[in-house]
Amino acid sequence: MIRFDSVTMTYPGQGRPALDDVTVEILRGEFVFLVGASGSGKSSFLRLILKEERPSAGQIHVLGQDLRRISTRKVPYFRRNLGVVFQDFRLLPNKNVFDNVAFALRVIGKSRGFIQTAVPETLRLVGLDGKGKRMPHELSGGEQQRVAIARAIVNKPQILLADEPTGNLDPVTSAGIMTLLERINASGTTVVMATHEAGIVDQMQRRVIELSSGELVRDERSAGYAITSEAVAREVETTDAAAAPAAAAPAARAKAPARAGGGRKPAARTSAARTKAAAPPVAGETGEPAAANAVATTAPVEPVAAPEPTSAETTAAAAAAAVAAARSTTGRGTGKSSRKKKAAPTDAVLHDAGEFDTTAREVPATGEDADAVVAALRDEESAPGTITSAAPKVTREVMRDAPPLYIEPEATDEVTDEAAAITAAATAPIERLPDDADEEALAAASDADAGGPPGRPAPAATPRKSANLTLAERLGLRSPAGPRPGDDDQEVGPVK
Ligand SMILES: Nc1ncnc2c1ncn2[C@@H]1O[C@H](COP(=O)(O)OP(=O)(O)OP(=O)(O)O)[C@@H](O)[C@H]1O
Repeated sequence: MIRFDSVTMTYPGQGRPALDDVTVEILRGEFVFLVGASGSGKSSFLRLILKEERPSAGQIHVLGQDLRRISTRKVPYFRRNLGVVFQDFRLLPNKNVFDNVAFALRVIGKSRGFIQTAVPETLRLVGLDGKGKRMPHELSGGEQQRVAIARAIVNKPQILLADEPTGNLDPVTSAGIMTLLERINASGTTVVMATHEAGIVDQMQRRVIELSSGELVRDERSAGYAITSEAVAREVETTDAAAAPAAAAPAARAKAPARAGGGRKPAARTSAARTKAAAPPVAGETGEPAAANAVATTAPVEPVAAPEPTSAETTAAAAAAAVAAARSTTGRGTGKSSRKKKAAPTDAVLHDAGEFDTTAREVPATGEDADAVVAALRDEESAPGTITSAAPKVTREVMRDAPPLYIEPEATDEVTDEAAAITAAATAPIERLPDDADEEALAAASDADAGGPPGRPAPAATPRKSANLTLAERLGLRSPAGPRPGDDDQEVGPVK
C-alpha cells in the first residue's frame, strides 16, 4: 500500500537529510503511528507519501504506483485516494460545516444529489449530525477537527494521513478524535498518524514507526510511544549500571561518537533486529514481490475484535485518561518540548532486559474506570513495563450500530454544470512545470536500470524549491501550480 525503498530526502539548501535511507512498508488496513522528536522527519514522511516532496534517492510506491511516474499534472488525481488531516484543521472560514465538507466533492465534480447524501452521512459519522449550518467559528476545536476529518474521508480515500491531528486539542477531545480515527480504520481505511501524544500511542497499542534524525529507528507492532533512544538509555542504565559512564549516558550523548565513527546510532542498531522481527518484510529484502509479502505477512489490525470494552465512549474515556495521565506525569501540556520526559521502555526493550511481565494487568474498560486508568498508568511510571494490555478497541456492537462510513455513489452520478465549472477551474491544464521533465527522465532511467529498453539518461537532479501549496492542492483537488487568486485567504488555522 505504501512502500519506501531506501528513501533519502534532503530539502533544498539543507546539509542534513530530513529522511535518511528509510525502508518501510505499510500494509492495507494498518493503523500506524509515526513518532519521533521534533524535526525527526515525520511530516516529511507524510509529505513524501502525498508527493508534496520527492525523494533525493530511493523509491516510493503508494497504492501500487511508483510516485516518480506520476506527473505533476496528475498529482491531484493521485491524491484523491488519500485523505489528509492537519493539526490546524484548515477549514474554510467563510463556509459552513456542510460546505466545508462538500467542497471536497464539488471541486471534483460530484453531483448535487450525491453531495446532498454523502455530506450528511459523513457528518453523522463524525458526530456532527445537525451541525451542517454552523460556521467554523461556532464550533469547538474538536468539532472543527471532525469537520476536517469528514472532509478528508467523504471522498472514500484508501489512505488517511493525519499530521498531529490532536495537537491542538485537549485530552478528552483528543480521545474522541482517536475513537473516530479508529472507526475509520476499522472500516478498512489505512491510517498513518504522526503524533507526539505518548498517552494515545501507549493506549492504542498499534504499529509504531519511530524516526530519529530522519532515520527509521524502530518499527514495532502493538507498541507504545517510548522514544527508542531513551528506552535504550534506560535499558543500559538498568542492566549495566556499574559499567563505564559512557554506557549509561543518555542516548543523545551516545549518538555523536557512534555517528562520527561512521556507524548507525546506538538506538538504530539496537532496534534493527526488533524492526526485522516486528515489521513486515520489504519486497526488496525478501526477493518476493510486495503483494506476496502483503498476503503472507499481513497481520492486519484487528478492526473490531475487542477484548473488553463495550462502547466508543469507553475508548474515548480510557484514551482521554491515558492522554491526561501522560500529560500530567510528564508535566506537560500539548507542547512538544518536554515530551521526551516520558520514557517508558518498549516491550521489546523490557523483554531484552528480562523485565517483561507476561501477566499484564488489564487496563480498565469502562468509562467510570477512567481514574483507574490514570492510576494504572501512574503505576506504570513507578513500575515500568507491567502494563501491556491492548487498548480498548471499537467493538463489533459499536460498528454494527454506527452509521455507514461510506455510501455508494448514486447510480447516475451526473456532473452538474456548476460542478463541472468548479472542476474545470480546479483541474484545468497548467503550464508544464520544469520538474515534470525530470520525473519522466528519472522514470525512463529507472526502466533502463531494470533491464528495460534503454531510456534517456536522467539529468542531474536539480534542487526544487518547496512549493507553498494551497488548501485545494494539499487536499488533492488542484494541480500544484501555485496559489490561485483567493486561495490564500482560505487557508486558515483554528478559528478558536
Ligand atoms: N520546507 C523545509 N525546508 C527546509 N527544511 C525543512 C523543511 N521542512 C522541514 N525541514 C527540516 O527537515 C527536518 C524534518 O522536519 P519535519 O517537519 O519532517 O519533522 P517532524 O518530525 O515532523 O517535526 P515536528 O514534530 O516538529 O513537526 C527538520 O530538520 C526540519 O528543519
